[in-house]
Amino acid sequence: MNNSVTPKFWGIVPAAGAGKRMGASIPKQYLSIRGKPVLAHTLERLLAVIEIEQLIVALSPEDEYWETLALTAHPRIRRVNGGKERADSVLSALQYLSGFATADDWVLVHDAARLCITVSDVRRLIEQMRHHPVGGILAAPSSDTLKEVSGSDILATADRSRIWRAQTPQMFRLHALKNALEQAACSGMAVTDEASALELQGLQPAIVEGRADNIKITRPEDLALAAFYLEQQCSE
Ligand SMILES: Nc1ccn([C@@H]2O[C@H](COP(=O)(O)OP(=O)(O)OP(=O)(O)O)[C@@H](O)[C@H]2O)c(=O)n1
Ligand SMILES: C[C@](O)(CO)[C@H](O)COP(=O)(O)O
Repeated sequence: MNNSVTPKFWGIVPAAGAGKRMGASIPKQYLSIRGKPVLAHTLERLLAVIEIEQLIVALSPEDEYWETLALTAHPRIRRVNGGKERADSVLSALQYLSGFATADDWVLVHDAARLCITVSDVRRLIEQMRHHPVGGILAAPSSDTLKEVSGSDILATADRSRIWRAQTPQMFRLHALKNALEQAACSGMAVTDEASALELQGLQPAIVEGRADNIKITRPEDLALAAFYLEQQCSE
């Protein structure tokens, strides 16, 4: 008898941030770009990845905008309360998933604020990582020369072939990721992405090159850039 179970793929979308750097009157994930809220763009793109069973969206307990989205009752979307930091929101979604998913299932964590993610990039990440012992992330190489500085003084020029910009999705096994984030929280280590938590365990996540247009909207100037990329992608 074969007892092995084929791992499933789940999505987690941290969307509980306040968007302080954006400085808008509403959280940035609800700002409208090309006639639709940022979060709606992101969820539609992830829903188009048929390998993903369900999307768990982590929202602020004070969220007043979620119910205005057209997708709230979608059968592949569930919501949970997020936490104070991004890592707390991801952990909350992982705790929910642990109630029914398998420890070895894969989880793809994707920022609500990265609305230009393409289905082909998510699929490539899945295909390249599904047999990897740790998992990995989409990342983009730097197109600039990178300086290490102290105040306004340049200390060194970094070897940019060794420095990549972390994107999302970040894809790891459910149990390993939950364990890594819980341990990072216990030891008071602030982690800004999932890979960092795995790295703290001495593990080596992989990178898969992602498209440069998978930007995270963070500051006001990113809104026009995201609108431009969405338009470009429509004509691809
Ligand atoms: N407590 C938090 C903080 C952030 N996020 C989510 O994590 C993603 C990436 O975070 P970031 O760009 O830093 O978003 P904000 O925290 O909203 O931005 P800021 O730091 O400017 O307030 C976003 O989709 C954001 O909604 C979250 O789910 N829970
Ligand atoms: C996960 C992430 O998007 C990778 O680039 C990022 O680290 C999240 O937020 P940040 O606080 O703006 O770094």
